[in-house]
Amino acid sequence: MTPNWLDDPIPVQMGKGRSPIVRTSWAVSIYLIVGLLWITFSDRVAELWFPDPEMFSRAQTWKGYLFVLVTGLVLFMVLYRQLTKDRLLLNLQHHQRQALRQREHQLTVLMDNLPGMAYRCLYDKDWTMLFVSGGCQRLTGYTPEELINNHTLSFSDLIDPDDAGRVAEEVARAVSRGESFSVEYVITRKDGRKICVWERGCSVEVANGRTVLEGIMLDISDRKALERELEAMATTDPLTGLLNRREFGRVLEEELARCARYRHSMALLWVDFDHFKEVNDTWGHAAGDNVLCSVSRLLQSSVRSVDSVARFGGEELVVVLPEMGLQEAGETAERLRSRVHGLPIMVAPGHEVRITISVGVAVYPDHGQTTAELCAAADRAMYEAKKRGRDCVVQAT
Ligand SMILES: Nc1nc2c(ncn2[C@@H]2O[C@H](COP(=O)(O)OP(=O)(O)OP(=O)(O)O)[C@@H](O)[C@H]2O)c(=O)[nH]1
Repeated sequence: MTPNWLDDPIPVQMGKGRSPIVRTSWAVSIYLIVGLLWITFSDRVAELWFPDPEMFSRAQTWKGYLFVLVTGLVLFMVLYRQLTKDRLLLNLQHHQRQALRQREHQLTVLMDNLPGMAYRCLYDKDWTMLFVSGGCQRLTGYTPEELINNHTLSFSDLIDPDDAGRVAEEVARAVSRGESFSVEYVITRKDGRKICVWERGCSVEVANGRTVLEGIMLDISDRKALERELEAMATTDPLTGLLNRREFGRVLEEELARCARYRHSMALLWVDFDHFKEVNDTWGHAAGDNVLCSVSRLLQSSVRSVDSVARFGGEELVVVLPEMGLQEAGETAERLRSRVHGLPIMVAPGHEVRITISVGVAVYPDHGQTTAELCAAADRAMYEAKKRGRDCVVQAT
C-alpha cells in the first residue's frame, strides 16, 4: 500500500474549561446539599403545618412523590441535553471523516493523473521516498512499493553518477536558503533506459525537526532531444554535417580571443574545390552533393579533435587549427590536399571522379589579428593557389 499523502498525525485540540470530573462533582454536590436540606427542613415544615399524625404521614408521602418527580425532571433534562450533544458530535465527526476521505480520494486521483510523479522524501543521502504518486511506475519503471523506504533500491541509485553531485549541491543550496529548487538530471529506468527528468521541489519542516522534500518530477527526454536537434540545426550544415558559417564565426572568434589571452598562435585554412562546376554540369547536382559530402568527411576525419571544419558556403570549406604555427599549418594543408587528390568518388554506377582542392593558409597573429583580417588573408592565399594552377597550397603573405 502506498502510504497516505496525509499521513502526519493531526494533533487533537482538547476543549478548554473545567474537566468532566470537576463538573460532575459540582453537580453531585449540589444534588446532595439540596437533597439533604430538603429532607431535613421539609419534615420540620410538614410537622408545623400538619400536627395531625395521619395528615403528617400523607404529607410525607406526597413530599416523597414531589422529590422523585423533581429529580426525575432534572435527570431528564440533563440526559436529554447530553445525548443531544453526543448525537450532534457524532454527526459532525461522521461528516468530517467523509469530507476527509473525499479529499484524500480527490488528491490521490489528482496525483495519479499528474504527467510525472509527485513525491515526498527524506532529505538524506538516499532520497528515501516516503510517498510517491502512481506516476512513479510510468516514470521510473519501479512500483511505488519498490522505492518507498528504499525497499528494493533507493531513488539516489537511479540518478546518473555524472549528475548526482551537481543535483545534491543545487538542492542543498536551495534548502539552506529556504527556496524551492529546480533541477534537470538523467535517471536510469528499471528497463535500463536512460531518461532526462526535470524536478521541482522544496523542503518542508515536519515533526521532530526533520526535513523532508516534496515536489514533482517530469520526463523531459523528448524536450531535450528536440533541444539537441534544434541546436544541431542551428550550428551544422544540413548537407555535409560540418559546422555552418555562423558557428564557424563563433568558433573562430572564441579561438582568437583565447589566442590573444594566452599569446598562442592558430591557423586558418581556406579550402575551395577546383572546377566543381564541371562535376555538377557533367554528373548532375546530386552527384556534386555527393562529392561535397565525401570531401567533407575526409577533411573531418583527417584533422585533430580540437580542430573545426566548417562549410563557409557553396563549395568553400574552412578549417580552424588551434595552437598551430605557420609551418605545421602548411604541412597540414598539404596533407589534406594530397588526401583529397587521391580520393576516388563514385558519381554514378561504375563512374568515379577525382576532385582537387586549392588551399590558402593564414596564421594568427602573423597574417591577421581579427576574424575578418584572418579570413581575408586566407581567402587571398586560396585565390593565389587558383592562379598558380589549382590543386596546391599557398601561405598568406
Ligand atoms: N552540387 C552542389 N553544387 C554546389 C553547391 N553549392 C555550390 N555549388 C556549385 O559549385 C559551383 C562553383 O562554381 P565556380 O564558382 O564557377 O567554381 P569552380 O567550378 O569550382 O571553379 P574554380 O573555383 O575556379 O576552380 C557552381 O556550379 C555551384 O552551383 C551545392 O551545395 N551542391
